[in-house]
Parts: sequence; structure tokens; C-alpha cells
Amino acid sequence: MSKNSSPYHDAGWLLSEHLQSRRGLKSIAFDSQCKNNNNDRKKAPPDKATYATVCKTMQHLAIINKVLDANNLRKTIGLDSVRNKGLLYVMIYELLFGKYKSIRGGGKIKRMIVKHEKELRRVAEECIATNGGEGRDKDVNFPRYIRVNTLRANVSDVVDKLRGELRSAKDGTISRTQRVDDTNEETDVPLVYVDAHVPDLLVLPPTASSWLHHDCEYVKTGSVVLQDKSSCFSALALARGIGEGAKGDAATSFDYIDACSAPGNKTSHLAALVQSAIDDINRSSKRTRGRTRSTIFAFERSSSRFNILQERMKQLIPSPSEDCAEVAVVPIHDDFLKADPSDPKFANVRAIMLDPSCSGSGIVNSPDRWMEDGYDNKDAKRIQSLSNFQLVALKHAMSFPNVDRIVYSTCSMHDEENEGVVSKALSEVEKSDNGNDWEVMAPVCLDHWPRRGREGGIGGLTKSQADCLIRCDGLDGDETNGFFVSLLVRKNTASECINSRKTIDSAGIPIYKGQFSCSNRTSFAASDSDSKQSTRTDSSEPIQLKSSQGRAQQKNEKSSAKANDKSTKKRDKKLAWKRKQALLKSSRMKKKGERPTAA
Ligand SMILES: C[S@@+](CC[C@H](N)C(=O)[O-])C[C@H]1O[C@@H](n2cnc3c(N)ncnc32)[C@H](O)[C@@H]1O
Repeated sequence: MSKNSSPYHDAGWLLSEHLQSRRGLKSIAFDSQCKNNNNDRKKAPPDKATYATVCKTMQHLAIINKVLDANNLRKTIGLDSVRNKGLLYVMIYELLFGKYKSIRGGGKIKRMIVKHEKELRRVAEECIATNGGEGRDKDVNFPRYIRVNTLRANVSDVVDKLRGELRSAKDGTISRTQRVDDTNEETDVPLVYVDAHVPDLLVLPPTASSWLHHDCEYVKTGSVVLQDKSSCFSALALARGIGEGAKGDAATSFDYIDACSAPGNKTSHLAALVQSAIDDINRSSKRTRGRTRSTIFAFERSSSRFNILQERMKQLIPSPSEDCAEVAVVPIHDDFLKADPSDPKFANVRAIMLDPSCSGSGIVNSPDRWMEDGYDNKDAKRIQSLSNFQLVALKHAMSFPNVDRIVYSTCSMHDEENEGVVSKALSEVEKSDNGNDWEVMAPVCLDHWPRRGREGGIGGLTKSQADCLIRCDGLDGDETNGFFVSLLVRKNTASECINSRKTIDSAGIPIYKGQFSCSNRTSFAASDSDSKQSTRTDSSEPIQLKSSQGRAQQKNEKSSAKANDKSTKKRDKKLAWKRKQALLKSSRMKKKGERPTAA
């Protein structure tokens, strides 16, 4: 803890660092911790409360700036002279939007602010009112997703035990009943559901979060992984269907590369999916385990994160000698861009998962999510440099001669890091003369996911290309973090590339259909037939979206839910306002000759 008198000193420092460097808070905090371990850092790593305060302040930064700019308040209060902008913003957040609506401690900055407290509060109320409630409470409370690590446990066992433990959780934050609808009636509901889109993913109430983090044995032993739903889409889109068209050992003995792996959530998910595909084939051909072997080469450039990756893999993946495991993860501490595509080690690699560093602007309740509103030149530069790297990495993945399937994903909301990267990669490799011809394909396993990519935009993707891409938006009812997933396949092999949808085997556990949502506006809806049986529907037809009917039905269901839903209307109003602002901003930027940002 800092010796400085202000209780907000650390939060102010963290926010100032973030504002100056535009690096993510986690990476600033993480770096400072590493330096501390080497004894060459003067500051203790920020604690959770500090981190939370900074996140909250960042979420309110746009409205705080509006308040300060109204009536020239910034000048009247003399804020331009304050050098520690981070501390300043944190204090104003605490005063106007914090839990106690007051600033603790003392100091010159506090005195400057509270002298004009009345005026600040009045202007803040005005700004909130004219912004359709924007700024009042931006916290988004999702259900909690946990993925059963099927390499270590099975879903039914985990569900049985979880239900028991959740019910007896002592801290009172989880009760057998949950308030699950807008009328706030207590309704007796099971506390654990299976997800409608991702096999082996369980859905728990948001209140289970703290228990899962601190007390859940399954998390500690690696039987379950705390992983957001959207982040499960990458491995699912890559692995689902691979090898199903081939015969014999060739069907399951492909290798994979995870190009950017740490901390390893997606790597371990991919390993579990590959093992389950091998098990299916073993079962259907009545073979025993242990005959086939797939290797996942997991690259990680950062030393500190590589250590985490190694530890996680030990915890989550059984070693080859254990239980005749047929999937091995080989962590490689290196830059993926330096991996030689002609290295014989990678000759059997058929698929690459590329989930590179990104702005993280899709992570709801992370400050970066709110940066979309206040996107300035510094952000533009950072996003440009990230997207340059992402493009190079994607093209590098495309240059592996035997790879015919790549999933590129980010947790960013910016077109520059998503559709922009995909369209540039497609057109640049097409122009090259090395026969690398690729196209996007809609992952059939996600055909009942309604939100799709953005057409037009930077790379000018067509509607049918954009429809192949998956987007998630937690601020628009998806109950996940913002996420982007694309599946690219090599053209001449696209027809061989099986892309199947396996229905969710719910094993009698109810399917999640928005029961924990505070509004009815969720993207959970899968057709009822999805939940009834675990028959498999395979398809070798890429591109065409097959569920337009299902989606239309989903839309109808959503609109009828909307009609009864006050909070949805409020959110729609907010979103309409946001879109209008984005359009205005984009046209302003166009006039100035700058490149517009993601709308
Ligand atoms: C978004 S994170 C990956 C998260 C991971 N896929 C998961 O689900 O747990 C990106 C990771 O890629 C690593 N990275 C960035 N550039 C890299 C490169 N050129 N080669 C290998 N790893 C890289 C970063 O250090 C970071 O750990």
C-alpha cells in the first residue's frame, strides 16, 4: 500500500499509466508485479479494489469529460493545472458516481473538486438526463460460464456436485432460488444449466462468481475452466468436424498450432475437443484408445506468460502416459512469426488457431470496452499497430503449406482488428502467386448464433462473407464479452473440409435460455430440437448459412419479448443514441479526412 495520504493514490497511478500508454490495465498491473518480483520496482502491485475503482472510473470517463466540459467547469475549477489526471478522474468518479458519492481522504485535488461540488452534481444530472441515462450504471452482469474440462471430468458428475455445493454455499450470496425475471418474483430454478451453443459449457448465476474464484474445488483441480462463452467459440469453430470426412488413422492424427496461447484456455479447450473427436471415431470403429496421436504446438512469446501456460497445461492436460491420452500439448516459448512453415516438425499441422494480442475492447466491464466512445488519436495508433501485427500473423499462418483451416479471433470490437484483418489477408494472399487462395466459411457449429460480421467497412467484405463471421456483443444482449471469430479455409480443400454441427447433449440438464438474464434479450435461443437428443448433423457445404429460418424465428421471439420489456426499450434507446453519436463522429472524421473508427 502506498505511503501517500490519498486512499486513491494507487488507483490514480494505474489510471494515469493507462491514459498515457494506452496499455491495458491488466498488463500494466502484471508488468509491475513481475518487476516487483525482481526487486527493481518501487511500487506494490495494485490490489483488486484499486483495479475495480479504475475500471469503474474508466467506464464513466466519457460522461465525466462531458460534465467537465459543460459550462466550462474544467477551467472554473482549475483542473487543467492538475498533473495527476488519473487521480483527478478517480476522485470525480467517486464523488459523482461512486458507491458513497463522496471522496475519502484529503489533499489539494480533493479540495479543488469539492469547492464546486454542487455545480458538478447539477451538471452531472443534466448530462445523464440528456444522454438517455448513460452514465448511471454501466455494469453488465452476465451469467457465469464454466467449461467442463472433459480431459479430467465428465459433465454429469460436475453438474451433480456443483448443484450440491452451490446450494450449501455458506456465504449467502447464492441461494437455491434466484430472482430471474423482470417481475422479481422468486422462482425456483436449477442453478446449473448447459449452454445452448457450446458443448460442455455450464451456465451458473452471476452471483456464483466469487464462490467459483475462491472456493470451488473443481476450478482448483482443473476439472473446470472459468472461461467466457464467446472465448469457447474459437476452438469449437476450428476443431468441430475436422477429420470426420477422412478414413482410418488419417481421420484423427492431424496436428495443430495454437499461435498465441497463454494463459491456455483455448489451447486446453482445443485439446479436449480433439480428444473427444478421437473418442467418437474410436467408438464408431470399435477401437481402443491410444492408437492415434494429435499434437498441439502451443506458441507463446512472453516469458512470464509462457510460465503460466506451462503450469496451466500441466494442470489441465493429462500427460501422454496418463489414461492413454491421445492429444499432447507441446508448449513452445517462441515468437510464432519466427516459426518456419517448412520445418518437418509442422508437416502434419492441418489447422491453426490464431487468437493474437488485441485491444480487448470487447471485454465488458473492462475499461477498454468504454474506450470505443472516447476513441482518440493515441487509441487509433495503438489499434493500427495491433492490426498490423494481427495481419502479419494471419498471413504467416496461411503460409503453412499443409494447413487448410485457420480460426482467427479477437476480443476486440474494432473493425480494424476484425473484418479489416480478415479482408486484407484474403486479398493480399490472393494477389501473391504462391497458390495460397483462401475463403471464409461459416462455422456450422455456430449456425444458430445470430450476430454476424460487419459487411462493407475497411476491407469491403460482401454480405455473404460477413455472414460467415461471428460477432458477440455483451452490451447488446449476447451475455458474453464482445468477441470476433472467423474461420478461413483453403479454397482447393474447402470441399474436403468438414464443418459439422453437433447438437448439444444436455444429458437431462436443462438448457440455458436466458434464465439469469435481467432482460429477455439474449442470444441463447437454440432450436428446441438441439436440446432433445445428441444426434449428429454433418455438412460438407461451406459458406451457406443454414439456419436463416431459425434465426428469423429467433428474431420474432426476441421482438415479442422486447414488447414487454421496459429495460430493453431503455437499452435500445441508449444504443440508438450511441449509434447516432458514432455516425456523427464518423462523418465529422470523414470531413476532417481521418479514417472513421468502428461504428
Ligand atoms: C489474447 S492472448 C491469447 C489468449 C489465449 N488464446 C487463451 O485463450 O488463453 C494473446 C497471447 O499471445 C501472445 N503473443 C503475442 N504475440 C505473439 C507472437 N508473435 N508469438 C507468440 N505469442 C504471441 C501474448 O503474449 C499473449 O499471451
